[in-house]
Amino acid sequence: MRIGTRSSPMAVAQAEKVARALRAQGVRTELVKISTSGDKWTGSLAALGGKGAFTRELDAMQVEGEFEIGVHCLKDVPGDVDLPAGLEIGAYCAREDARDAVISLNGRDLDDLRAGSVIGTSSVRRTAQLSRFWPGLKVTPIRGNANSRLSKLDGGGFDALILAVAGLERIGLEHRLTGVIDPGRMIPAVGAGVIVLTIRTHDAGSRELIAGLDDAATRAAATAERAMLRELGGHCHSPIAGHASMVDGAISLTGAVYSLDGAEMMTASATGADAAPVGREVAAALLEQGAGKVIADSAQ
Ligand SMILES: NCc1[nH]cc(CCC(=O)O)c1CC(=O)O
Repeated sequence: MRIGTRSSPMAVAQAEKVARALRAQGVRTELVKISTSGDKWTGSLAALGGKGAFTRELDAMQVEGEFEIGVHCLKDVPGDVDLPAGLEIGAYCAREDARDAVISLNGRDLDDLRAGSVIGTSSVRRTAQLSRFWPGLKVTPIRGNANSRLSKLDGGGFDALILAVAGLERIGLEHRLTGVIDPGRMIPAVGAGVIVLTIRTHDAGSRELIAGLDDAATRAAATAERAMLRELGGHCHSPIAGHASMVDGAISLTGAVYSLDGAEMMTASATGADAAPVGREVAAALLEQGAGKVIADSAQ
């Protein structure tokens, strides 16, 4: 089985984890590492064509038959662009920690950082949430993979970074974490902490081999979150958050939409037996509160 992955340390670490799980089932594996233009690009994501830039090239190579299994962070698989014809998500791996982490130089948590501290993040969601709930902090854009962002933090110019807890754990740098952010205030990104495996639609053999890596609760939560995102019509520059979990066998989702400066916020929650309808219900409630205009404004 050839496993296709981006070549950043985090991507390779998660692909190796998938490879180990498959080898434990007696499957022979080989990693195919690909540098996408998204990895090499140092400008803004929007200029590159949005989040899809990270996955599009990998997808094209998989369709061409360069590898059997693609490994992706679900968070980086855009909600507004479906997978290309011929590919599908064959497994949702059990969700890791979906929360955001703070990595500060002085060891403090977000609430304890002094006013004016410079926080590095380029995520529109994290920027809106920080501006709204920690207005004393100064948010500054930072690009590059997690390892290079940590080097930039150590090099000065920033007091702290916000990164995903799951991502830090994957690259073995969880000791850098100085706080885990309350997910009630910083609602995680849609798909956070979830790794998905893509397969070619007609590749029944691969589908069967990875079936054991699929986690039903994660699939349901991710389906609800992404149904919400799709219904909101969010683009890559909309500050949107969404997090679902299974509670007593039902799927429970909270979603939020923010203006870029965090001044406006809409939130809604729903619970139900079927994932996609729960996602659509939350989206409808957000749109009812005016989320459509806020999302459209954030595109400018
Ligand atoms: N945007 C990049 C990205 N995509 C997935 C993760 C982390 C792991 C995950 O949530 O699955 C990260 C890094 C980060 O946001 O800090």
